[in-house]
Amino acid sequence: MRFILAIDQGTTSTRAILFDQNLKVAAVSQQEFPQHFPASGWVEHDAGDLWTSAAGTARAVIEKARIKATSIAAIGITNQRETSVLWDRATGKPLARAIVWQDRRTAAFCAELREAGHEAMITERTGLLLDPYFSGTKLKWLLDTIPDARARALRGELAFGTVDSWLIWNLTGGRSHVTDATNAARTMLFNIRTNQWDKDICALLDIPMALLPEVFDCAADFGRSRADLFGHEIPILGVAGDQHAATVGQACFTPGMMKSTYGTGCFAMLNIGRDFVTSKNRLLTTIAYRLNGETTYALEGSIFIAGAVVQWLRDGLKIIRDASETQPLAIAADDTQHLVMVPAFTGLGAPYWKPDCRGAIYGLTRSSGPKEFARAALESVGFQTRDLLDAMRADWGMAEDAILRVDGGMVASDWTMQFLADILGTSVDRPEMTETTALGAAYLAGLQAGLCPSPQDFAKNWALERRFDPKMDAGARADKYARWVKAVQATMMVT
Ligand SMILES: Nc1ncnc2c1ncn2[C@@H]1O[C@H](COP(=O)(O)OP(=O)(O)O)[C@@H](O)[C@H]1O
Ligand SMILES: O=P(O)(O)OC[C@H](O)CO
Repeated sequence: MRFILAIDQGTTSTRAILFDQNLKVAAVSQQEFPQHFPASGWVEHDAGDLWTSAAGTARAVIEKARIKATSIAAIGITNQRETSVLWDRATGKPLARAIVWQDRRTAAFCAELREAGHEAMITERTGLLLDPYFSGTKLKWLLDTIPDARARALRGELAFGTVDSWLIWNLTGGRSHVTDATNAARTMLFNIRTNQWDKDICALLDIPMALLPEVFDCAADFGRSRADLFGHEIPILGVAGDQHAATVGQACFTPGMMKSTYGTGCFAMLNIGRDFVTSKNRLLTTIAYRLNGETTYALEGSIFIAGAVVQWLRDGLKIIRDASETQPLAIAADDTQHLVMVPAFTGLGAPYWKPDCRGAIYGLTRSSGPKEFARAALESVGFQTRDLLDAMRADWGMAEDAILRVDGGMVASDWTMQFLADILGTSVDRPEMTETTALGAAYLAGLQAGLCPSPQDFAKNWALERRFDPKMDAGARADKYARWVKAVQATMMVT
C-alpha cells in the first residue's frame, strides 16, 4: 500500500492527514499554535510555529499509522491563504512575524490606492479588490517598516512567500522557493489572466520582484523533502490554497458547481470554467485550480466570521461551553423574537468590503437571552452566504436548481445547514468526507504521482451524507432576509 501525506496549515491549527492510495484516511494529527494580536485589527503568527507544527504533525501522523516514510509516494500541501512571510535566504530566518490574512493594518493604504484610482486596474488583472486581506500591501508594510529590508530585497537576499512557499522552503532545506497558481492568485501581485507576476502592480507597491517565488500548477514537482526530516526524501507534488483544495476535494470540476467551507470564516467558490469573468457585484475572481497549464477560474465570496461567531458565544459571552450546544439553544429560541446579529467583528468581507465596520445586534427585548443569541449567531452564517449566492447569481448565469456542497467544522450543525438551505432556497449537500481541504491536497499530489484517477473519475467517488432541501415558505424567507439586509445597512451606517 502506498500513502499520500497531506499537510493542512490552517489559521488556528495545523493538521497532517495520511491518506492511503485509495484516498481513505489512515491517520490524523493536529496541533494548535499561538495567535498574536499586537494591536487592534492586527493578527500575526510566528512563522517558526507554522513550520514546526507542520513538521511535528507530519512526523506524528507517520508514527501513528506505523508506516515507513518510504511508502509515502508524495506530499500535498494546503494552507491558510494570503498570510505573508518574509525571510532571509541565507539563514532561512523570518524577518518578522507572519502577517495573517485577517490583519487590517494596511486598510488606510488600501483606501489611498483606491482614491488614487488604482482599483479597476488591480481588479482587471488580479480579480481581487483593494482590501488589506490580500498579501501585496502586507508585504509592502514589511518592506517599509523593517530597517534595510527593501535594499536587501533588491540585492536578492530576501524571499517572500505565502505559507505554502514557506513550508516548502523549510521542507526542502531551502532548495525550492516556489508556490502554486492558486496561492499566487491571492497576493494581489499576480496577473491571473497571463499567469505571471505583474510588474506594474509590483512597481506601484514598490515590491522588488526578486522576492517572489516561481509559480507552478497545483499538481507539479515542487521539490523533495530533506532526507533527515522523515528518514527519506519525499517529493512534494501537490499544492493549493485551502479554499481551492476544498473545491478540488468537493470535486467541483464542472462550471456551475460550487462549494462553501464553514470554518473560522466562510469561503464560497463557484467554478466558472476557463474564462475570466470580472464580478460586478463585489465578489473576487480567482484561480480555482491550474492543471496541465490550464487555468480554471472561480468566483469567490469570502466572509471573515462564520464559526468564529460560535467561538465568541463560547469564549466571549460564555453562554455555551461547546460549539455543539448552539443547536439545542437555537431550536428552543422564542419564535416571536427577531434578533439579527451582524458579526462584523473584523469588518465585513464580500460583498461589502468594509474593513472598519464592526458588529451589531438588533431586535433585543427584555426576554432575549442565550437561546435567541445562539439562533441569531447561526442564522448570520446563512444570511451572509445568501449575500454571496445572490451576488454569484447576478454575476454568472447559475442554474436555478444549483446545489451548494458544504464542508468545514460548522457543517456538523444540522440546524445551521437546514437554515442555510431555507434562506438560500437552494439544496445543501453535506458529503460523507468533510476533510475536503486535505483530501483536495492529497488528490493533487496523488494525481501528479500517478496514483490517483482523472478528475472525472475522482468526482465519481464523491459521496453524499445528507441533503438539506429548503422547507421555509417563500414569504417567510423574503421577510427574514429583508430584515438582515436592513440590519447590515444600519451597521455600515453606524460603524
Ligand atoms: N456543532 C457545531 N455547531 C456550530 N459550530 C461549530 C460546530 N462544530 C464546530 N463549529 C465551529 O466550526 C469552527 C471549526 O471548524 P474548522 O473547519 O476546524 O475551522 P478552521 O479550519 O478555520 O480552524 C469553529 O469556529 C467552531 O466554532
Ligand atoms: O485557515 P482557514 O480555514 O480559516 O482559511 C483561511 C482562508 O484561506 C483565508 O483566505
